[in-house]
Amino acid sequence: MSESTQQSAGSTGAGSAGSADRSEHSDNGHGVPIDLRGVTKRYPGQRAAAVEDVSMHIPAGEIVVFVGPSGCGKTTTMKMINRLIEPTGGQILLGGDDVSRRNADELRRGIGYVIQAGGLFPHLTVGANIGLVPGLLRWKSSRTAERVEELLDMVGLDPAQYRDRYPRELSGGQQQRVGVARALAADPPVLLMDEPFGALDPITRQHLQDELLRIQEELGKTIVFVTHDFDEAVKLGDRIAVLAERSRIVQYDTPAEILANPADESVEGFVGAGAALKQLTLRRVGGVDLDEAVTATVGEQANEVAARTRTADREHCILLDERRRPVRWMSLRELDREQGSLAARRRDEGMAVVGTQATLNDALDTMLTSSHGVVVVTGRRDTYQGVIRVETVMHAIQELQSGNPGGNHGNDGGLRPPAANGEPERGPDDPSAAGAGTAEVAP
Ligand SMILES: Nc1ncnc2c1ncn2[C@@H]1O[C@H](COP(=O)(O)OP(=O)(O)OP(=O)(O)O)[C@@H](O)[C@H]1O
Repeated sequence: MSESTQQSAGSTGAGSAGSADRSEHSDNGHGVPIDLRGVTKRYPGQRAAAVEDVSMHIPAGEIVVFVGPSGCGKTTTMKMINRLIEPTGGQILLGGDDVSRRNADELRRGIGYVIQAGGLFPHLTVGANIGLVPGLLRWKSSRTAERVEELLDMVGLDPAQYRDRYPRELSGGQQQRVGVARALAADPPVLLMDEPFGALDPITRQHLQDELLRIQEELGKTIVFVTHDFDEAVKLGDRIAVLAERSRIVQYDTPAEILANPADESVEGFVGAGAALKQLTLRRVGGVDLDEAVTATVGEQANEVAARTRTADREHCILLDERRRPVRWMSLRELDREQGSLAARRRDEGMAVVGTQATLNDALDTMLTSSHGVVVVTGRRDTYQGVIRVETVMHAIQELQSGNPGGNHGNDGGLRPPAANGEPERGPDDPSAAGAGTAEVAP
């Protein structure tokens, strides 16, 4: 099989009916639309269909999340897209092409597939796992090696450190990152993700969700994502399909619309009692006005930084490394003790940090689990962007409760006047509020 064959997977351009948008972009790995037309699956020996007469358009470049009760047919519906399960009726088009007319192996090599726990081959190294599909596509080994590096970087794992490890030598979150890298290896236009983060702890899960959104911003794949977790659906989905028995579509809409106008009681059940609070999940950290904190860079004169911190009427500053990545909070007391220039220090692994893709809900969770009323916000390549204080989140909650969600604006009212409302770094939101000395304690 040639590389060009793979590149055309799911993409063969000019498709017929219903394939209008973006199918022509698939050569560069951008998403293609997926259309389900009256799709049915009846397992042998089962009286009821597992999936019955499902029709749905999944736009190119969007994340569509399937949620619904256990056994309703989410996985079956997803697996019919890459023909891991063959439909017994109906038609599935990928970029306008009927998948049933494609060679199934070739089709699957053009569709990234991520499952719970990564699904990595235990006897292959990380590099070999990621290079698997490029290998099958007969890429030159130098090109595959470059791609492995690039992808490890993209999912936040240092290639030199991780390439030659075996899956068992990785944490669950790292394995899942490798699973995502492997799915992206041949730059497929479509990714299918079946509860990929289901087995991870909440913090790791949040980080991987953020990574996925960041990667998606760059790559614009068409992603079908199955989850049991409605918050995850709201966070990740451009659209959510709420499914019932036999994959009947109860509602298929944007998260905001589903939260605001659930179609029926079953959707209300999914949305749950805290619908207003869940709207915090709709607001991204990158979409609110971040607060400022005093920052210092390794190598700066400690006394200058201390003076700057006092001028700003703060008690702490954030130490950044030479690439502007946050290292740790430093108190005035620590700054005063430091002689000369600020030395490089070990990163405080316990520091509360979220990415710009995180939601206000994530920021609140991070504050609650770290007991700090302020979280540091990082952007691309983990560089410092600003901070979010508990007041910002509280204000957003008040807005939601008063029925005025305010979108991505109006969230700084009463919060940002510099220190006018009482030195936000010294209150309960102080990162070292438990005692002035705690910032000095290694994690
Ligand atoms: N190989 C199979 N043979 C017979 N029935 C099956 C098979 N696989 C799934 N089913 C049935 O089809 C229905 C849909 O299963 P499916 O795994 O698609 O649901 P799901 O919504 O993904 O469930 P969950 O959320 O629990 O993973 C279920 O009733 C299941 O028991």
